[in-house]
Amino acid sequence: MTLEIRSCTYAYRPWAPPVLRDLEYTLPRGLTVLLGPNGAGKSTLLRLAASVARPQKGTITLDGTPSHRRAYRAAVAWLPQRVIPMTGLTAREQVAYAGWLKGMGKRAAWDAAARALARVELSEEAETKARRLSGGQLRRVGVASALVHEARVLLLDEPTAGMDPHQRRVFHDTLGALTDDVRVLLSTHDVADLAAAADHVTVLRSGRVTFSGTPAGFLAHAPADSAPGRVAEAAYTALSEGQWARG
Ligand SMILES: Nc1ncnc2c1ncn2[C@@H]1O[C@H](COP(=O)(O)OP(=O)(O)OP(=O)(O)O)[C@@H](O)[C@H]1O
Repeated sequence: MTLEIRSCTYAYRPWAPPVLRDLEYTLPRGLTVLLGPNGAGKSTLLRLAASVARPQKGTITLDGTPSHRRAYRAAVAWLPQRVIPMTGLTAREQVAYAGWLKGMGKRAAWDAAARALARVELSEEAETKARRLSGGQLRRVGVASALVHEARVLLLDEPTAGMDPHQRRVFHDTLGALTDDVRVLLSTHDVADLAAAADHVTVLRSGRVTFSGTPAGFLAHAPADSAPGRVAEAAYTALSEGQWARG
């Protein structure tokens, strides 16, 4: 299974400069961590790959199926940067609704929602109204919504933002338990935490991919005199602010 972004250009307004310009990217196998400074275009890239926005130019395909097709949308799951609690719905109803939107039957979505909430340790809050949940709990409802229909590609926008350390561990375990054929693209600012656990690291700056490779290749960009324990951060700084900066 291959998610390919070919020569994609995207601007939020016709008169605004493109956030992504002629982007070429193939999502690698396993877990890819997407790094980059604020405004680099990470959320935009995830929104395009999730088919919630369409590029003005270029193509996005999954095994050749274009991103505007129903089959493409059914195969990918997206966790937005901001999870909106749906008025009147409980946590379980919100997750089940996400499954239904992806084409699951009502009964299957309802059952899958309970399992997805259990994976993020929210079973006890399943019947709580989503708008009464804390920020971190709502984030976990978002993760459950992304997991509910067993997508083949997970696009996760800062999934651990606002989670406490225990919940971050639960989340990482959940990712670790995914089957090998699921590809995950996960944006984060948590450089040290995730760069080491990932199969791949991609760094975006000003809408351009400045690095895409293994964690070892990523860490090799850190200056030799980097303080132990800060190597990932130093590598990130070199790749996002250093010689790659667009003039
Ligand atoms: N809805 C929008 N309308 C207009 N411009 C937008 C919109 N969303 C994002 N942008 C602009 O697009 C650029 C890329 O934003 P994006 O959110 O993709 O970056 P990011 O790498 O995810 O940043 P962050 O790390 O802060 O979440 C920024 O310049 C931002 O101001």
